[in-house]
Amino acid sequence: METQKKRIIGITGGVGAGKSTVLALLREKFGADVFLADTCAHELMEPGTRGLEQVVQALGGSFLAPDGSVDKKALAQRIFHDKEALRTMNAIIHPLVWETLGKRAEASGRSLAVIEAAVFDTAPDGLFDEIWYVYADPECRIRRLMESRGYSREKCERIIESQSSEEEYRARCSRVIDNSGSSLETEKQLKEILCHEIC
Ligand SMILES: CC(C)(COP(=O)(O)OP(=O)(O)OC[C@H]1O[C@@H](n2cnc3c(N)ncnc32)[C@H](O)[C@@H]1O)[C@@H](O)C(=O)NCCC(=O)NCCS
Ligand SMILES: Nc1ncnc2c1ncn2[C@@H]1O[C@H](COP(=O)(O)OP(=O)(O)OP(=O)(O)O)[C@@H](O)[C@H]1O
Repeated sequence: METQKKRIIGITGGVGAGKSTVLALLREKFGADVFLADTCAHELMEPGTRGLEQVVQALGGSFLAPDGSVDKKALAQRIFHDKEALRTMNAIIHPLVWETLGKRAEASGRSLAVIEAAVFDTAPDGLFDEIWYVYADPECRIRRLMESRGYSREKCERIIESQSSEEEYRARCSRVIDNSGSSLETEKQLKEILCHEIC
């Protein structure tokens, strides 16, 4: 029996665009093995790691909790208000994230491995077969985030402002998944791609 070629797909998009929703569909309906860059970045910034030591050397320790772990709220406050700090942290942590997740995806026993990340600028060429951009129009994202996570409009706008622009995402990605409609409509797009376009 012919074994299916392994595909590694990157998934990205702005805050609240629906990346987690798309990942859940890929896992549940299409059998994908899913890896999260943010979770991996947290592992690489646990107390005592070289990653955290380097980030603290570069940015200071204002976002550390008394026990030495990262206080996520304080880190978000820092990096989403200061683009230079965000770039510095990304430049330290992201290469380690790609190395770690690249190995995990290659080792996956599934034919479809999906890596979700906020940014792919630092990703090495050749790691991904394709990178997909999950899109939903900004007002739809803000409404969903306010309703589901209790974010304020100001918080949504500040995070959106700190992230890549629509044009940058589209330029980096080979496909767009439009998640402005129902999740069923999103699932249909995934099915079309996975069952008819790149099978
Ligand atoms: C900043 C943190 C504490 C915010 O956590 P919080 O739970 O409040 O929000 P959440 O994780 O949902 O992030 C909000 C939005 O910001 C995006 N985001 C997170 N980190 C980054 C980053 N380094 N660069 C750009 N966007 C980012 C997320 O994708 C999401 O769209 C957390 O995201 C974090 O620890 N980020 C640093 C690690 C990292 O680089 N992760 C992304 C790997 S690609
Ligand atoms: N097609 C959809 N229809 C209705 N609600 C949706 C749809 N897609 C996502 N949502 C809701 O919008 C919110 C944001 O979606 P989701 O968490 O998937 O975004 P995300 O891109 O993963 O966010 P983040 O960037 O913060 O990680 C969630 O509450 C989710 O349930």
